[in-house]
Amino acid sequence: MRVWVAGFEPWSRELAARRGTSSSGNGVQALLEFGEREKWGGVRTGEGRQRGCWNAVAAQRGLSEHRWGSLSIQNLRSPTDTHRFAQNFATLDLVTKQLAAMDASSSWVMLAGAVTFLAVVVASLSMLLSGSSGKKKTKPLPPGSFGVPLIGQTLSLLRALRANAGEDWLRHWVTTYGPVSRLSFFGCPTAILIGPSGNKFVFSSGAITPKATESMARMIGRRTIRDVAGDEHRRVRAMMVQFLRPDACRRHVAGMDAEVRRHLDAEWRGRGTVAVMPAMKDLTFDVMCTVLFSLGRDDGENEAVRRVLSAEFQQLVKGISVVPLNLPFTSFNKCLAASRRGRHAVAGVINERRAKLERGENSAVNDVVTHMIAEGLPEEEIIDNVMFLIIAAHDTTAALLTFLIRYLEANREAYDKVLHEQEEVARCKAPEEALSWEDLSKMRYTWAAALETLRLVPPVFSVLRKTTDDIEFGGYRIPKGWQMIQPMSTTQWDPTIFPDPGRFDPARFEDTSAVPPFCFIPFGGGPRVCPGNEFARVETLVAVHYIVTRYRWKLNPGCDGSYARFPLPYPSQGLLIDIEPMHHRQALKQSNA
Ligand code: HEM
Repeated sequence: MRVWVAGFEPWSRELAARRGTSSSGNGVQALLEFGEREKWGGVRTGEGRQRGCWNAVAAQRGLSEHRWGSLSIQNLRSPTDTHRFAQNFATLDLVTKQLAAMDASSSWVMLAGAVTFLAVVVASLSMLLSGSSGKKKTKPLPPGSFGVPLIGQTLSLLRALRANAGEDWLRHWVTTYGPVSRLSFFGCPTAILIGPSGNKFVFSSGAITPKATESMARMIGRRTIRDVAGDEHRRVRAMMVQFLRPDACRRHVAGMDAEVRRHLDAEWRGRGTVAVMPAMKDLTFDVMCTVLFSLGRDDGENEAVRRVLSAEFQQLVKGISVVPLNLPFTSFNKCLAASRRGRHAVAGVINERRAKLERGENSAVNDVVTHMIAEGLPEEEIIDNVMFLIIAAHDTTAALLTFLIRYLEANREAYDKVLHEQEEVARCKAPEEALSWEDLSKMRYTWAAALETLRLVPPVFSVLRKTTDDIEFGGYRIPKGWQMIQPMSTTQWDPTIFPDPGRFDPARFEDTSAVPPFCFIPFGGGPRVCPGNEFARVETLVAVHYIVTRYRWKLNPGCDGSYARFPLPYPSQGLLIDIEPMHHRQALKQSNA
């Protein structure tokens, strides 16, 4: 029997050899590209998925593009396989064109597959329309539209996000379809839930679990904390929380303080203009390396690892929400290459830590990597989780710091209050004395300003989840296997919750207990709520203390202060500010007097 296997991918040849099939090089290669690690997952656990591919290919040859598009949301073999597979449909679309050139003489195998596939599809379609799993389903699907087959609303929403019009796009969508609606995003049927009750439902339902975009999963891995559930999730989360909970953060203050000072001395001192976002990314990256991974600065090897990781993650992060099209010269292809190099560097750190642990030169309490090794987490899982932590821990806080600097520049009253609060703290310190945990507790207004920034520009646009069972919400049925998104800013900009929502007003958060539940969700919620929120708070306060007490700043005239999402918010030109050292101003004041 002949099966279509891409000839030029070594792993495809391997797969072909295992199956005793011949290999024929053609465009299916792109279809099969699940990424370097995925190949082994595919061989070991994903036979159904691979078969799904063949069947799909066969079916494809007998169906029109439109039909194909509508099939993309149906089950192939199992919901999990289909879901992952569906992420590759954009790739399939390209492959479609090449399929036309395939050898028609051996298509009987494909046609047989097509018949099987069609039967599955017809069954799935009728299940989708009438209610799956044989259960009685009375509720309708949410209102909305799946848009153009395959593409759905993916391109239009991504385009809007990149033009900083994502919120408007969503507002329009919600006005049209209401707080519970459906669309198609990255080839998957997706329910959008807006508002506090939707947020509460998503955070508390046992039938909803996190999901990564296909591009994220292929770059970061499929065995992260986000991919595990139940006891396994609690176990991995506990390993991270060990280094993120308040008593741990208390120990991190001195390390963060040293990194912030070092950063300002190296990157800000003597400069007239600074690009804030790149600078804040460097800063939060360094804080994370020092505090969480113990990649100290006193060791040349550690310094080299830092540089590799920093460079690779700058590239990798660009691929989080792109269409996972792995063809030469696509941006996703570059991101995958960066991911491979990043993983290699992390694997090196794991080896070094494991050796030290065995020699008794390191202890599990030292850093999160050694802790995971000591807890017996398999190496691939450690790599995936470290990759995830790097993404989760540094770009988010960098976005918060960047936009806080922006809002303080534009809001004189808030700026004066923050400056006053920070100068009060500085007044009680010796010139080179590091901040303490107690100092941070005096920075209440500064943290309120940070929370207001998170309300206006949440770094994470939406938490992505999927249903693990059929669920009902707001009078609608959301079938098993659907994606769910809950864009944060739609709730956080709701004028009935936050009057005059576009105004920067830290007073809204001076008493956080006054904020109604599930209305302010920049850190997510429920059992998956961000465990790094205290870490982010401490890091933000330490950084703002030194920035505010050492520099004054204003937006560079060449910078308009706008921003776009990729998917994290990124200001145009990285937010260029002109800076002036505080002591310089004070000296000027004195000489003027
Ligand atoms: C301003 C900074 C940050 C923001 C806005 C943020 C936001 C988020 C959000 C929205 C989630 C998903 C929550 C959910 O699914 O309900 C999340 C998860 C997570 N974040 Fe953060 N985060 C920030 C900083 C950090 C930091 C500094 C760390 C680590 C040092 C971190 C580690 C994590 C981890 C490990 C998860 C996964 C939790 C799980 O699935 O159990 N985050 N974060």
